[in-house]
Amino acid sequence: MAAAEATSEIRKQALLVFDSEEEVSVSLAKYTAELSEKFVREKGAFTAVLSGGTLIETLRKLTEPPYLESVDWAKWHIFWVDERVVPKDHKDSNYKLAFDGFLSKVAIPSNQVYAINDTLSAEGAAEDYETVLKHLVNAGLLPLSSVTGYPVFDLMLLGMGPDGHIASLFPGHPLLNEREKWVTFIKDSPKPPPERITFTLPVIKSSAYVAMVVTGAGEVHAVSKALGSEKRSSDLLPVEMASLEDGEFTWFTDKAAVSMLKDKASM
Ligand SMILES: O=C(O)[C@H](O)[C@@H](O)[C@H](O)[C@H](O)COP(=O)(O)O
Repeated sequence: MAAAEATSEIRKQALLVFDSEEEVSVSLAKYTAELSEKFVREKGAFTAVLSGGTLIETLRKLTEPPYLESVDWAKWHIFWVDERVVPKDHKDSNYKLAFDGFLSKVAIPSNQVYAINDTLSAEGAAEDYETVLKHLVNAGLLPLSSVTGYPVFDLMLLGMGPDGHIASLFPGHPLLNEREKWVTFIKDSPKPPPERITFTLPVIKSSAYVAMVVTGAGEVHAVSKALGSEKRSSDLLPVEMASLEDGEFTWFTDKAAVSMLKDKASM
């Protein structure tokens, strides 16, 4: 992708900056609940994709009143943008993280929570997850994008690492070039544990909505590279490669996360 193209694509994104992580949590809950209401009204279901990391903690306001009662949890379908290849009760499992901090507190039917098959190898689990997605396309739950041909999820709730990685797509890694598969695997993740499965970039780019949730000072360099107005280098961070084909991408940040960003007005 040419640098100029990346600059114009990135400008389609919205940047929200809140005073604190607490305010991000409040706003993210409202945003997610409103999208749930919209999609349930329009098509009777809501497909939400989770990452691991601090995102789950920031989702906590969704599990409190008024959302605990007002959200139509029975219509939710939960997916993971990436998962570590470990048993579901392992401390490194993104499923366990989401279950303990979010899913155990809301009434989403368990057959609508699509965890990976933790009895399989990384290759097997990625293939199995893609097969599950294909069944859901055939069942009419997941539409295919008329623009890209990949499945369209209603909302991806994503975090970003200090190196600008999203999902398990790391800077400079060949997985960033995957165009055939919807779900793939990595066995040499620079962030432990090494074995993971992950949605591919084209699937992330086909989302209807992405909330990129970044709080605290840990990711300031990646935030300022992704959102700053300096001339973009050709080696884009994974987060910079994830601009949407036909959807709405919103950054939910706090002041600490954008503290190195000089001209926030350029967004
Ligand atoms: O499995 C994982 O490692 C996570 O899904 C990962 O992709 C996470 O979203 C980012 O690393 C951000 O993590 P933090 O929010 O903890 O910085």
